[in-house]
Amino acid sequence: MEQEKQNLESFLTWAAQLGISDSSPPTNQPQHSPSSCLGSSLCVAHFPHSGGRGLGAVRDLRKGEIVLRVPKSALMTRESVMEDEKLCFAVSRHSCLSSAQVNNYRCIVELGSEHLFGYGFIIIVLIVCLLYEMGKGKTSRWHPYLMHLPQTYDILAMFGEFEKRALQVDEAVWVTEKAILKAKSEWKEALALMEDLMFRPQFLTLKAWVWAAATISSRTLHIPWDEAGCLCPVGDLFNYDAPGEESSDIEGLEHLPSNSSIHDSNLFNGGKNIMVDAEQFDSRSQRLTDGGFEEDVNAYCFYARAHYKKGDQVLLCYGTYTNLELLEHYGFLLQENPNDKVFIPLEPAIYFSTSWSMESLYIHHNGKPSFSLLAALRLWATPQNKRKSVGHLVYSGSQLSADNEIFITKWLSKTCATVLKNLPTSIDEDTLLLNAMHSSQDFFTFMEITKPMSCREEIYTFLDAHDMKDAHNFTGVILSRKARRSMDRWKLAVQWRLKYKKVLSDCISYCNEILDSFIK
Ligand SMILES: C[S@@+](CC[C@H](N)C(=O)[O-])C[C@H]1O[C@@H](n2cnc3c(N)ncnc32)[C@H](O)[C@@H]1O
Repeated sequence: MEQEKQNLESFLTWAAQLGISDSSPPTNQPQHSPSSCLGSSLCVAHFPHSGGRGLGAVRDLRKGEIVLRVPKSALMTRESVMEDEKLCFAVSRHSCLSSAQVNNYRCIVELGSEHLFGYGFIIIVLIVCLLYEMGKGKTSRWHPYLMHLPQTYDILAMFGEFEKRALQVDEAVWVTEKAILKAKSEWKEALALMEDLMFRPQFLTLKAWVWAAATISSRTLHIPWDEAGCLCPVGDLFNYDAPGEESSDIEGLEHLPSNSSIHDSNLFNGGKNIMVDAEQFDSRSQRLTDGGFEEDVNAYCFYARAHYKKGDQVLLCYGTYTNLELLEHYGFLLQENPNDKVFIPLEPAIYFSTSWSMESLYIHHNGKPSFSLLAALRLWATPQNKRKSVGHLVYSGSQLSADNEIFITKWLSKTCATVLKNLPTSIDEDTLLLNAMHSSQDFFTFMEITKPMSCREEIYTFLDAHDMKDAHNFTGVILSRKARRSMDRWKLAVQWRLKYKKVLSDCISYCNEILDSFIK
């Protein structure tokens, strides 16, 4: 504990020496032997229910005031790491190879997306840069920072077979499989480069790769000169806050055609795994920001996104994410996520009845169908020959007739009920299981509490996955590190599926209210 405190102190001193500062207004004069980069506005603190280690306010902070400044020279980017000649030379040799592969690939499938391909490669390079610096140990310029990176992550790519199955919902299982495959294929792609760089064996493993990829996924910030983003010492200690109602409510913006900028900017942020700042509305790009790199001061600047009282956790919005996306890129989810979405199976005829994109046809976190989903259903339930004449009503969000509304509401309710029925466990069972996970101090208690529960099969699969099935008496069983991590991820999976089910259940209640209103 004492050692940890000392490490943190030396990290904050190192950061101060690099010019990182939370003082406001910032002093242009470098301080003589500053002992910490924090203390004027922020401090490192522990917030067990919202992200663990994070940044707290040491005084009342006003919304919009600058709370942290990280000079460009302190950022860890591809550019700054590749000042190392050996690395730079090796990467340039391998990037030639990579672009040859891109060209071949494009000839075959006419992908026409050099940009995307290039993007994959630059992320791979940033991951290699991180592992390269890790391999340098104490001689790395960022050593004090690297020592403070988390040792493990819970992003989907780290889920094992058991935890993946525990998500239960096909969409989530598929996203997890994709994330695992992506990590494996990127690792294979990078192996030749890493071998060329003579990485020590422990940095060549898939485990090391997934750790580094998770670090990049969950901690990089957007910078204008490199799409791979940057690692930002101290700036990456802000935990996440979802964008508020004013920015997350895209109901009104859904009227935009599916190729409009709001969809692009959301996809852009989420798809690229970059912690993107949010809040101040940039009306031109419809993007939201509460911090960013500022050319005039040559530094990453962070602003308070709300008024904070002394002791409050100071949060940052990384972008707009559903719970599945948060799990995929950051390894956590929010109990109350205004941006969560649930997709239900829709007949192809529903997609074809409108020009709304598939991504816009979903159920909101509160159980209400999205504007586009309602509109698509209304049109789909209209005879083909009448659709053209009612198009303007549908696109303005109007109901078409009582019969049409009753039909689609019943359809929606039935579809949600069918999805819920086909899932292996119910809301009640998941709630009991989660409560047992939360309240058990040890594994024996967990096994005792869950004895009468119907989720025993799942518990036995967990035991099987960790070779514990024969341990009939769990007194004194201490879970291995691996089993404990698996349990943490299992908990995340159960939390996710429970949220998913609750949204469906809320949608059924919403439908019932609508149907009742027609009867009255
Ligand atoms: C940029 S880091 C923030 C600092 C991090 N807590 C640390 O100790 O280094 C992002 C990670 O913090 C955690 N995190 C951030 N916001 C969170 C939240 N609201 N709830 C739970 N975990 C959160 C997740 O593990 C995420 O991957």
